Amino acid sequence: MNFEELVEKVASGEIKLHQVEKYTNGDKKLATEIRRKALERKFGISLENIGHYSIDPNRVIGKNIENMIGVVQIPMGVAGPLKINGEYAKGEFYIPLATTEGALVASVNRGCSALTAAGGVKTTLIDDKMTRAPLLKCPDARRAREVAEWVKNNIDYLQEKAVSKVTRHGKLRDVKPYIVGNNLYLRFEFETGDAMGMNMVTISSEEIMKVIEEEFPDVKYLALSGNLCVDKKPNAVNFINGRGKTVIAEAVIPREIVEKKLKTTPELIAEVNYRKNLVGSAQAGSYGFNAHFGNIVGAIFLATGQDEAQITEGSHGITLAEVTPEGDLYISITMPSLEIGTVGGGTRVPTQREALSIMGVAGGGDPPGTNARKFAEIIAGAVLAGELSLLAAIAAKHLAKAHKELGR
Ligand SMILES: CC(C)(COP(=O)([O-])OP(=O)([O-])OC[C@H]1O[C@@H](n2cnc3c(N)ncnc32)[C@H](O)[C@@H]1OP(=O)([O-])[O-])[C@@H](O)C(=O)NCCC(=O)NCCSC(=O)C[C@@](C)(O)CC(=O)[O-]
Ligand SMILES: NC(=O)C1=CN([C@@H]2O[C@H](COP(=O)(O)OP(=O)(O)OC[C@H]3O[C@@H](n4cnc5c(N)ncnc54)[C@H](OP(=O)(O)O)[C@@H]3O)[C@@H](O)[C@H]2O)C=CC1
Repeated sequence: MNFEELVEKVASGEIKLHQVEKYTNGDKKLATEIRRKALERKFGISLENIGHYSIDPNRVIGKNIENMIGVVQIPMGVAGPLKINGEYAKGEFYIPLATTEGALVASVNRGCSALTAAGGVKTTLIDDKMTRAPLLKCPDARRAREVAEWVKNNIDYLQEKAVSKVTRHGKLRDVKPYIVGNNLYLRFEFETGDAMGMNMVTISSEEIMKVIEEEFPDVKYLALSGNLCVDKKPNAVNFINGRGKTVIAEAVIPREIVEKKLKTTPELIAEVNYRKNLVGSAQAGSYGFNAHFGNIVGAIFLATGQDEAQITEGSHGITLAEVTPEGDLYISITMPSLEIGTVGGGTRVPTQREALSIMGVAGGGDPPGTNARKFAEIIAGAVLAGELSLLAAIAAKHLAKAHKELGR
């Protein structure tokens, strides 16, 4: 069948979208073009821009995307330099941000400028794990408790019998069981090196379930995710116990810098933070006791090939601001669940990998895990910059003006 005939058959539905590769001898680039042309024909539209790209469909179809028709282009800016005095990230960094919200990059840039002038951001990694919580149906709660006890006492055995079959980098380190009636949720915690880890821990958890089913024939493994993991949904468990990287960024900004670069005072920033981010968020029942973590996390996730649905948990966290006895501004952000990686998933797409390379974090670290931790510290620093600048703009009543000038 020639190109035109294939386009016609896909447009009419005679050939399904996901079957096109069968007719192109596995040529995924050609299949991508046929699907796009078929949509153009069916709807009488032009998809010219979706069809402009440099990444090779043969490298991403089957690993990152199905039914590919092209790409979406999001403008990417860069903020920095930002000086970070971290445990893994040390030095000055430029942060790639993919967004269509005017004023966002300018704002993060201003935060970077103020923080760097103040001597930089101190970042601290509190925890690092990926979780998966399969669900087991037990005869009753007492049996559920027995199974949970057995699992807690057999972590090393499960690592050897199940996890080591799946991955070299994944390591089962603990389990937190939750029992509701006769349901047992085993929230497994894994180390995942530089990978965000969801494939790794999901495939490992299935292997663990096989071992448990063998050990406890009266217990029924019902769901690989019992929703206590928690993946891609707002929730309290990640906020309290952490998931991915739990990281804190903090800085002290001298009063002159607050006044000159941010056009306000430490007192006003602290007051706005208290009344807006803490009291306002409490009244709203929000998990985001912050101004806009989601803006910075979202823009970095899109630029660097992170799983965009995990922006949900990445937007959780707390911003604190107070005036020091010297009259300067102390500001911090605490991010309980930043689920990120520098290998695997979307990080291997060439544009996203280039964005990671701007920060020196593309690929695996030496030793494994150090690159992802460095990346987490850089994200935390950028989030602090964004919080600082937006709080200052709101305190100075510059928010509307900024978005009038840069956002429309
Ligand atoms: C727009 C600014 C930065 C102006 O701020 P400014 O202080 O008037 O700007 P400036 O010209 O005096 O320059 C100060 C610094 O800002 C940066 N800067 C300044 N302009 C640019 C530019 N064009 N491109 C890049 N960087 C820029 C730059 O770093 C510069 O310092 P330097 O490096 O020169 O020493 C400020 O008003 C601001 O940050 N406003 C806040 C905007 C913002 O944060 N928007 C985020 C989105 S709001 C939202 O989505 C969430 C929300 C609000 O709904 C959440 C909630 O409910 O709170
Ligand atoms: N399956 C699911 O339920 C879900 C999947 N996802 C998706 O999962 C993907 C991410 O899964 P993830 O497990 O992170 O990625 P991958 O499935 O790509 O696993 C990472 C791979 O990188 C290898 N690797 C090489 N160097 C390193 C290193 N330094 N550190 C860690 N691993 C290394 C690992 O080897 P080795 O195996 O030998 O350790 C492994 O093969 C994303 O596409 C995401 O969207 C998201 C949510 C849920």
